[in-house]
Amino acid sequence: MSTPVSDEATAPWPAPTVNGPISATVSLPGSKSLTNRYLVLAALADEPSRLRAPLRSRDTLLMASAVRSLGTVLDDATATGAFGADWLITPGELRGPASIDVGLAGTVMRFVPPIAALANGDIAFDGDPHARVRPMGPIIEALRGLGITVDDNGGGRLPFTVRGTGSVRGGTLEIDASASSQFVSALLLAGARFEEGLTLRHVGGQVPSEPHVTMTVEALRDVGVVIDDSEPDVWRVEPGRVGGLDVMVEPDLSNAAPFLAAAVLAGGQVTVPGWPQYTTQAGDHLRDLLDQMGADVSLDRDGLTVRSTGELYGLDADLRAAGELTPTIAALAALAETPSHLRGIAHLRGHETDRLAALATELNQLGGNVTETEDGLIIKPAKLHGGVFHSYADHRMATAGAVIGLKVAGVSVENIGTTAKTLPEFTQLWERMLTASDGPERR
Ligand SMILES: O=C(O)C1=C[C@@H](OP(=O)(O)O)[C@@H](O)[C@H](O)C1
Ligand SMILES: C=C(OP(=O)(O)O)C(=O)O
Repeated sequence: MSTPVSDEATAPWPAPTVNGPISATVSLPGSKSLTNRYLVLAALADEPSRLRAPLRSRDTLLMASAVRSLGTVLDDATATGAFGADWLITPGELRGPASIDVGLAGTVMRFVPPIAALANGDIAFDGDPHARVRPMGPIIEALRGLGITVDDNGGGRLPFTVRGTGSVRGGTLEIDASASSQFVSALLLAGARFEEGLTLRHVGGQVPSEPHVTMTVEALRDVGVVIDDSEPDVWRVEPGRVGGLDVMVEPDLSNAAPFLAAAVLAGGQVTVPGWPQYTTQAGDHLRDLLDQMGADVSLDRDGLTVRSTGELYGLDADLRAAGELTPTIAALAALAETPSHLRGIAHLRGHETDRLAALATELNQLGGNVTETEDGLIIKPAKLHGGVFHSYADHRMATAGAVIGLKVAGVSVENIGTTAKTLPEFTQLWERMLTASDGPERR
């Protein structure tokens, strides 16, 4: 695999180890996936929206900039709440020309081009070096199928320019979304604004991250869009108005993964308040996964609490639906007493980095016994030692390194700052969780 992307300006972050049980409550900021869907819908709406407790991180600030450059007004300085100011969003006529920096955000690079097709003018897209290798072809081809010109120099990837004409006819499209659920979400989010709406049919291997598609469908229904998802792999979006939103963003449950893993490794317990009783977030799969690995998991009015039972088992799990949890689960599996097989996650090769290769490389460099398969990882128990854990500019690789560092002395994480993609406060929350451990165990 390619050389890790390193942040030479910053020394690797010495990951703190933990020697005794912890007992902490960790309040997490809003969900990236929900914040960015709400921003897109607010830009497509015909009335203002209010987002309460939105996530402010690199991915969501890039989305905010993207919709602003297409004509949306976003006021960041109104009414304060527990997680800072609300976002008041007033949609405007979608317009170009504009240049959009997608960073390394899958949601920005996939969700914004269909909106750009509705704008009048040329909209140029580019992003981080690694963004240029993430799969984009199905979105570019879908826009062409809708009659929109996209200049990509034949590459099927970033950078490219969408030549918006101010309207999209819509109709029926077939796409292969086996590499990312975001291709489906992207087209559905804009579909009601197409003159004929959109009938989207997926053809190809299974669509990954199914909860994220459900999240898109439910968010669309929340703003009054009529969408039929009754037939597997087919979605029909009726043309029509997109209403405004006034919504509290749920905490980011995928970002809870390393903190809950810390409870399992350290002994003791971690509570994440505000964990919804019902959610479309893939992070909710943590409840089942951590239970399978031997933790005691309970959801009540205080939130989700994960308690260590002193055992940590490996697991055989299909993670296709919740692939973004893989780095944390793999880190736990590398420290478990029995082997693990993580399956159904070939699409992780198109994430922030090739996560299967990156996890195998980094865990093995610390003495692990990890083998890549075509669609996953086999992780066998091994005694790990210290060293530098490279992040490959991937926020979830960085937090996986922090998880390993809890139990393995001498681990440092290269480019911990990359956690800013979805959780700029990661190191502060992590250190606070570990110092809270001195207190008495909460019952
Ligand atoms: O729509 C979304 O918000 C997301 C969908 C998933 O993408 P893939 O289907 O590409 O895995 C997920 O992994 C990503 O973190 C967020
Ligand atoms: C895959 C992820 O992000 P993105 O939205 O950039 O695809 C992720 O956050 O794990």
